[in-house]
Amino acid sequence: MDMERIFHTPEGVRDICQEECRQKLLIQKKIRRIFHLYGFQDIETPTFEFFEVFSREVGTTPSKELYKFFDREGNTLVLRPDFTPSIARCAVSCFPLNMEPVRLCYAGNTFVNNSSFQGRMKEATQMGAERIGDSSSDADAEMLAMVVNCLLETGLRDFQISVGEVNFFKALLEDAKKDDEMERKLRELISNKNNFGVEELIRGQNLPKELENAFFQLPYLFGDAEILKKAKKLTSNQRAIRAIHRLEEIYEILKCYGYENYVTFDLGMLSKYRYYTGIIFQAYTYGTGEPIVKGGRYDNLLEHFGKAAAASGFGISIDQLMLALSRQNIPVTVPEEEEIILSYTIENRRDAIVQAVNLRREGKRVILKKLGEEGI
Ligand SMILES: N[C@@H](Cc1c[nH]c[nH+]1)C(=O)O
Repeated sequence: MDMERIFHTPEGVRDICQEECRQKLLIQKKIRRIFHLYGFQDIETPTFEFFEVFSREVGTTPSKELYKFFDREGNTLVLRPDFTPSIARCAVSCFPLNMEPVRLCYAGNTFVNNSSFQGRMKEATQMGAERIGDSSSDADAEMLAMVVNCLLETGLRDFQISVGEVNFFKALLEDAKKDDEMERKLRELISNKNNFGVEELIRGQNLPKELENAFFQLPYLFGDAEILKKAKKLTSNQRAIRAIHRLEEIYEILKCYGYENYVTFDLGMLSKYRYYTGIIFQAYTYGTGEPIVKGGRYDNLLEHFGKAAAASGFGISIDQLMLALSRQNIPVTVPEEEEIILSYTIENRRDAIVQAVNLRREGKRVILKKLGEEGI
């Protein structure tokens, strides 16, 4: 046995204690309150599920990054890498989904077996909200407004949500009539912001001039709302234009919330999750290179679990958010709770315990201390 191991946690997981733990819980409490203010109800799903819930067709984390294990019956189980498929599965089995939209929110940990050299944690805390049965742009806009509201509530001020629409890229691809391999390559190049690579790949494809140019421009199509006008001029593809209109509409609705300045657009934004079918977004701030929020619309995912329903949602990475707050010196002030220390000896033990019981009943925090036994 390697005794050294008893003192450590494995790579990619860690302890959270003392002030950090109190602050983390306070942040979660604030966010949960905002979720509730928008009418979302809490839901809990299991930490592990059948492998099928996260299989390739679902379009979530790749299989090699899943923590897999077996139960006694020989089923393959997986520690959830992503809440969204679990919530989709649960929504289908627990809610009627044919009436009013269902608004669900959750908090918990996700587990991704990524390679450790990236320095990323393998266990991460997420709080998220999923809105099921609503395909409107009003729903998209309200989800974005909620993100802004949640982040402001934690004390963060300097952040941006970058919003894309997967149909823009998909429409161009459709026009190009290229195979999955080309899509895979392009996605990789665009995600890595390898603009020369994109140009090189596209040049070899003999595409019509308009389409070729649209692909060339794709990695540069990010910025404020002006970028949408520019994007619209690049293509005559109706699906691509509808995607832009959708973003314009969302932007108009966000103005009603007064939150439009927190939003920018990025039509080259792609996600490694393939379940997205409409807007996708990521929120960024100083102090962490990773997004603090990720989300989007996934109208085909629920069908995979047995009932078709439109849906959109997001997850806030609590760990990244905490890191950003701390690096930006934004105080997370946990209210001090008064603590009453009651010392006793064998002689007055009964009185002390009765007093502690009564004080706790009144909601006071009491530390009982037997004198002469402080040390271990
Ligand atoms: N589950 C996604 C975020 C999301 C929630 N709903 C839709 N998207 C993620 O972890 O990136």
